[in-house]
Amino acid sequence: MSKSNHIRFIINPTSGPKNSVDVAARIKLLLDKQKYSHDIVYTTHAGHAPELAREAAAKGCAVVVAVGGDGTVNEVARGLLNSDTALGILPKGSGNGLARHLQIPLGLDKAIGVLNKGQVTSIDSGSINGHPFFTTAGIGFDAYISSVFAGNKKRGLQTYVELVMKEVLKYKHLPVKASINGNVIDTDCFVMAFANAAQYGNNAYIAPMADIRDGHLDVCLVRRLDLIKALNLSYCMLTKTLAHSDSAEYFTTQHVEVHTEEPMMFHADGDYLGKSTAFDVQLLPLSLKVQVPT
Ligand SMILES: Nc1ncnc2c1ncn2[C@@H]1O[C@H](COP(=O)(O)OP(=O)(O)OP(=O)(O)O)[C@@H](O)[C@H]1O
Repeated sequence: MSKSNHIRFIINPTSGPKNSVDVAARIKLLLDKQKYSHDIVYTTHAGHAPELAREAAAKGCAVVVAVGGDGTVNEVARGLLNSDTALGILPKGSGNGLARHLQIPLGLDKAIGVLNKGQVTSIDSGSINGHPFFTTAGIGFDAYISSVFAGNKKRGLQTYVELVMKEVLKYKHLPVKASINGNVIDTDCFVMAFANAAQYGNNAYIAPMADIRDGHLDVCLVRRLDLIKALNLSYCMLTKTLAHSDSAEYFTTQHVEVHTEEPMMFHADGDYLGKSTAFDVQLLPLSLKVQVPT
């Protein structure tokens, strides 16, 4: 079979809940062998997947499938940026933001069915200080939560929600200077989220209007938070509605620069990346091919 019909599956053995499903066996059983040849490789460490994805793209693989959560999807997608090889997703994480945004089924067998249909589209990606992201990046509270969550042994939605509720009213806003579309905004910042996809994952919508193919980032700025605003924002995120302008402001743009006095935390696709006082956030239009449902 020619390379252009080849799929590489990259499995992160550490991602998602431990259950008894043998992913490799389901792939071997359900993947359309008339259409595709395939190989299955496993990551051995964090940062391994981009290497495995790049290697497959260089060999002319048609599709490289990330089997894992948004962290694994980010790593595989990074390795495929601006190549002819499409990303596929078999979601196995707790949030699955990109899979949900693209309406890829969360069930393994159905998601393999999407690969068998083979519909490919192109999506935008973003970068924050040179780190690619595909769903969201952010500075402030969401990055702080990513940093605490990363060190937490317990995973999953319940742990995440408990953490947000425990920390949300304790976290302090910081002053920032942001340049968006030629306007300089000097403001307090509780969180500034840069959304390529509409949601963080788990159907928590930070930017309900975000379209992943429109050549724009949706920026959501929360200047300060109190209990009432926190409740309003949570309600809006869970019901996929825009928050009142007292709670959050939204902008669309291709480029944002942010400068801060104190170092602020930042994340890309939920992975905590550290602290900085300067942020350069860019949108790269239609830079990634992805397999999606028909
Ligand atoms: N073999 C490995 N051993 C340890 N870490 C790995 C390995 N392979 C990948 N990783 C790292 O695991 C991180 C988390 O993976 P991923 O997000 O897919 O799973 P998850 O944390 O269970 O899902 P979610 O983020 O949805 O809760 C990735 O960012 C990646 O860097």
